[in-house]
Parts: sequence; C-alpha cells; structure tokens
Amino acid sequence: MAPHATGTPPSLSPSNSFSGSPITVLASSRAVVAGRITEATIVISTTTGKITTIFHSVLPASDFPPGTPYRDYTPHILLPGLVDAHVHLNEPGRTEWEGFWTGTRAAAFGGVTTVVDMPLNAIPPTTTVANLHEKVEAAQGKCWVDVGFYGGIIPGNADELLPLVDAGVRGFKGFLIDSGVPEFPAVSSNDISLALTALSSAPTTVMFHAEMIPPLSMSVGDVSHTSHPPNVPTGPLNTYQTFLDSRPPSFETYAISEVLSLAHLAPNLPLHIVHLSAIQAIPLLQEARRSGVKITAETCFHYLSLAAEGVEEGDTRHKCCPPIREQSNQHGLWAELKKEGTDGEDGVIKTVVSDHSPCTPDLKLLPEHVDISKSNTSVQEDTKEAEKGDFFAAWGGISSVGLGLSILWTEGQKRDVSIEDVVRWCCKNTAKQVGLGHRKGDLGVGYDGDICVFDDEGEFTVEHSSMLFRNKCSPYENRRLKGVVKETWLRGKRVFSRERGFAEKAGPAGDLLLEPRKHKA
Ligand SMILES: NC(=O)NC(NC(N)=O)C(=O)[O-]
Ligand SMILES: [Zn+2]
Ligand SMILES: [Zn+2]
Repeated sequence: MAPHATGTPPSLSPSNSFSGSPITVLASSRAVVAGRITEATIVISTTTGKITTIFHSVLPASDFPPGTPYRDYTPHILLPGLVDAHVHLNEPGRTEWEGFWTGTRAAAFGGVTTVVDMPLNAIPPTTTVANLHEKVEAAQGKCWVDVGFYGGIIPGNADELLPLVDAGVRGFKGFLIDSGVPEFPAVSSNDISLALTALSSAPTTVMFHAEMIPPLSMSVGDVSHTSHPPNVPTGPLNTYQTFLDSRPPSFETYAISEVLSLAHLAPNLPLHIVHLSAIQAIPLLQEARRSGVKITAETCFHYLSLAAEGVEEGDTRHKCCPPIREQSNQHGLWAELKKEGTDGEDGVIKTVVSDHSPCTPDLKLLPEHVDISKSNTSVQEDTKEAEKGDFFAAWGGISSVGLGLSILWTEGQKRDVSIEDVVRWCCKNTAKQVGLGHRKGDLGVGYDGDICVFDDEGEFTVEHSSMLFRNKCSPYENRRLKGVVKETWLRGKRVFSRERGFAEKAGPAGDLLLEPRKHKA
C-alpha cells in the first residue's frame, strides 16, 4: 500500500459491486483534503457512495484492479462538493419561479452537491410538519443534488418547531421585517422569545433575516436628514441610491440588537444571521461572541462581488434585501470574512451562500435597456411604463445558484484568497451550520463522495447555457468569470460533466436530507 494512506484499504472483491466495480477512484496532484491542498487519490465505495480511503499521493490506475473506474484529473483541483446553505427553490406553489429540478441542476453545474431550501416562497411555507411533508412529496425524484430543508418561524407556530426538528429540518429562519410574501409574516419580539424558548435545548440553528425599521429617532445619521422614516423613498424609484437609502445599515444593526437582546433565553442554541450586508453590524456580533453568545453570520456572493456604485438605473436584477451596499462596505465584508480560519482571529462571518431567490422576470419590472437573455418569452410586455425599473415595486432576490464558486474565485484573485479559504466558507462551515459536518463539506474517510472537479485557470462568460436555474435573469449575465467546474460527483456518481452534460440516463440522484440533527455530546 502507498505511504500516507488514511482509512481502511478498499475492499476490492468484485462480489459486493452492483456496477461491476466496488470502487471508483478519482486522483489529482491537487485536492483539498481536510482543509489543505495536497496530492490525493480518493477511493469511493460504489455501494455506499462514501469515501473509503484517501492516499496522499497520485497512484496510477495500475495500482487498482482491472476494470476499476479511475481518472487522474491533474492539474484540476478536487474539492468537496459545495454546500449552499441558503437557496429558495419555491416548489410547490411558485414553481414558475424555480423548482427542484431546475434549481438542483443549476447547483450541480456549479459543483454544489447540497442545497438547503429556505422555508418561504413555496406555497405552503415550511412552517408546519404537514407543510414539510408536502414539500418532501413535491421534491421526490426531482433533485440532481442532495437537498435539505429549513423550517420557518412565523407568528403562532411555536408548537410546530420541535416536531419540525424531529422531522429533520436543518435549522429555522424567521423574518424581522416584511418577507415579501403574505404567507410568511414577520415575527415580533414575543414570537422570537417563544421560538427561542421552545428550541433552547434542541439540536438546531435559529436564523434571522435581520432587518428592522428602527424608531425614527434612531435613524438620524444613516440617511440625509429628513423627517421621513427611512423606508419611504425620497428620490426617483428607478435610481438605485433611492432604494439603498431606504434600507440603511441601521435596519440591520437594530434587528441584530433585537436578536441579541433575546439570546439569553437560549444560551446554548446556535443563532445565525443570514445574508449579512452592513459592516456596521460586525462589531455588535464580535462583541456578542466575545461575551459568549453563540451567534454567527453568513454573507452572500453578491455582497462580495457587486457594489451599489455599479448598479445602473432601473437594473432591478440587483435588488435584494438587505441591499448590496457601497464598494467600501464590500471591502469591509471581505476583511471580516478573511479573518475566519486565520490563526488567533475569530471572524463572525463564517460562511458564504447564494441566497438564490429567483422569480419570473416580469416581477423584476426590467426596463428595455437592461438586456437580459431572451430565453424567457414575454418577459416584460405587461409591465406598465410607470413601473419599469422601479426598485421598490420589483421582487427582491438575486439568482446565482451554481455560479458562486466561480464568482468567489474571480473576486478572490484580487484579494489573495486561496482555494482552502473557499472550501472553508462554502463547504466545511456551511455543512457544519446545517448539521451535516459529519458527512458533507470535506474530503475524508467516511464522508460522502461529493466532489467538484475545478479548473481554477479556466474562464467562461455567464450566458443562457451557464444559468441553469429556471429564469435566466441574473446580474451576473454577460460577466466573465474565472474558474470552471468540469465535473460534479454526488456520493460516488458523476451527475454532471461540462463536456458531456448531465447523467440523464441515470436520472436525478439527489437524496432528501431528513436525518434529524444530532444532539451535541
Ligand atoms: N422572500 C425572499 O425570498 N426573500 C429573500 N430575498 C432577498 N434576500 O432579497 C430573503 O432571503 O430574504
Ligand atoms: Zn432573508
Ligand atoms: Zn433568502
């Protein structure tokens, strides 16, 4: 046996194989194994889909029995499949916005092998066990990657929360501001208290969309002095700055203070702020962590790659909540993110996710001058002239599932980001956040054989053929990105290849990840 092997030697007896070989072997001179780049030969059981052995060198095919599927991908990098812990798949109920089939194919295209579906925008929302069952029913047989589900916290559903934990949700999300859909109302501080109390010793994570309209007296200083509440537009509705001014950083800091003021109700429960945008919130979170509050935050590919200064008039593809802020804010997010994993530092932003929240293009109310892919017919024919480009009336949400790795890699070129950093933020930490750290987010013995084959030197332009989500409407369209996913492997099966497409004959191989989260020892 080669030196430096970890794990048990592969059982090479062909008798326990269903596909002719009991193992599949992927090798490369560069792989991110246990968080470090190394040479590796990865052996995956074809029966369990688990990694059985990793050799820390590139072994030749001749070291394995004849007929063993083997490929040396050198010089491409083998990464753990990405875990995108924030995706809105919208099925059932708003399947014209997205769906399990299209959303998970878009994920597989980008090396994402696990997505965790948000509890809102589908109808019904995932706020009861019965509703979770409807979602699971709708997902059967349609998923090209593994899919987990969050539960939702809304007013009045505190009694559903523990049953949802037992039913296998990977965490919960509640809104402190209007969510944009009527069936998922915002929670009050009383609702949060009830939820935290109900879940105080449950093995889960409670996450918040942290924006709140602060009392008027507290908003002074955020926006130019006005007597308006900040959420009321004070300029042209199709100018991005008007929208940005309407959701200032104080919305995020105020909401996070609210969450922190209730954290004592569940001191052992992990809390998490989704899609953090405002850097002004970072000191609050740092201080809370220093005083022992178990709170983390995620940011999104768009906050790290787009900036308010670059949003053209009426280009509502950039609308999301909280908003994309100025370039200086983006720098601050990067600085905090890069602390994560640095010796002696404690970054509060642990993860980077897509927050893929699509809709049909008509709801984006795009004006004609915003040139989007013409694959979506009758895009804005019905839009009233007055509404075109209106940042307030347009749906808030950015489409990017499956583009994240390349977006981050492209941005990272300017910022001394290593591939190990990307794996930590998008694989290891996201898997841990959703209670899947024992089987996802890393390459190691006993982990699922989820592998992204990444050409870190390749480039592509985002166009129709690289946006596999249902509606081709994304601010990344026509952008040139660095880093191409060549293949995506899910539990030892190749589900996607850039050259050969999807494993159509085998069909969707994704599992629904409903194993309940485990109590910490
Ligand atoms: N209803 C939504 O999908 N909202 C989402 N929208 C964004 N982020 O703009 C979100 O996650 O809050
Ligand atoms: Zn949100
Ligand atoms: Zn979201």
